[in-house]
Amino acid sequence: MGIVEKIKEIEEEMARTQKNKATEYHLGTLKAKLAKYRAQLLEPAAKSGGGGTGFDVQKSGDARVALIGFPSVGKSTLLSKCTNTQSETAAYEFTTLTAIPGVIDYQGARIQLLDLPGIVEGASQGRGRGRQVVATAKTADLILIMMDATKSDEHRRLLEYELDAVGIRLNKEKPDVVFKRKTTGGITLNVTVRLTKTDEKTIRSILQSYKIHNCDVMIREDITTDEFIDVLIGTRKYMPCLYVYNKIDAISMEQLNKLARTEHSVVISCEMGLNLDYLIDRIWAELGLVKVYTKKRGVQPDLNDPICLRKGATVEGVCNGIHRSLATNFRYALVW
Ligand SMILES: Nc1nc2c(ncn2[C@@H]2O[C@H](COP(=O)(O)OP(=O)(O)OP(=O)(O)O)[C@@H](O)[C@H]2O)c(=O)[nH]1
Ligand SMILES: [K+]
Ligand SMILES: [Mg+2]
Repeated sequence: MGIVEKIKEIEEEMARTQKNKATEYHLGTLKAKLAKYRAQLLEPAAKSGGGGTGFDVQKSGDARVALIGFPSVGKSTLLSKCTNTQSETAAYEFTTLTAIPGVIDYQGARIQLLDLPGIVEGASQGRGRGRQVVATAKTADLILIMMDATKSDEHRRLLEYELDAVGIRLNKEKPDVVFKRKTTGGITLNVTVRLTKTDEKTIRSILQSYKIHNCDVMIREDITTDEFIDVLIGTRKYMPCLYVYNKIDAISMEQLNKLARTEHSVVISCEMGLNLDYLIDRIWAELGLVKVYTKKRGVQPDLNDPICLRKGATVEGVCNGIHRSLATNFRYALVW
């Protein structure tokens, strides 16, 4: 039996199993198994073929934003409208077959926008170019999940599932859990809060199924079993995401109102050029970049030429942004 079939079997068993106190332990073990198989599936050398590497596009600019969505939702139209790059657009599905980078110029900052092929259900298991698409998404600083506002919102759940399957956690913080492997001493489990969604027995059984017999675990948050497995696997990526609903020119005001009010969402029409500036403002805000200007003594700074850094950046980071030898010879900075 191949990995994909094994995964399917476990998922079916999980669906059959009622969720209650008595089955919590059993479900926990199934989840641990599932996570292991999924990890295998993503190994570049996985026998099922495909490989876990993304498209080979050079990162450039101050941040990378990836466009993920079903075919023909308007990803390429957005790229062509917001950047100087033209990506082929058409009414038929799978027009785009590779990654096409463009640059959004935002008040001197350069944001790389990546147009990607459309993905379909089963993408994470290698359908279409899905695996390559989601692997590329992992290299971004922000994900835009693009939706066709005229189509079912069910697509959103399917896309979330595909990203989740490759270890991308959207709009979530890393769980507050410290996990340290040791060579001896057994398992020390410290829980500083009351666990309502999992329990110590389940946690221990998961450690056992991963053959971890010596470690320190400190849990400081009311986590779920899944979140604990995420910590163990350690390769999870916690990424910000905006849900972009396109083609609002073709829906009613009532529908528009509803979509615009959902969390992390932006409504646009690429074709009519509606709300695109607002989308770029939101992208900027989600990326949490800060602009730093350098200035010579007695001269005004050049406000068209910022150095862009992540929020929380240090003076050392600024130095490294200018030249790699600057920090070593650095003496002091005046910061406004
Ligand atoms: N009504 C309407 N149609 C749009 C809008 N934006 C794009 N379209 C149309 O949607 C179709 C698909 O657009 P594309 O940009 O090729 O979509 P895509 O997501 O890149 O598609 P694939 O590359 O095939 O995955 C085209 O016929 C566009 O003209 C919009 O805002 N409103
Ligand atoms: K298309
Ligand atoms: Mg396209």
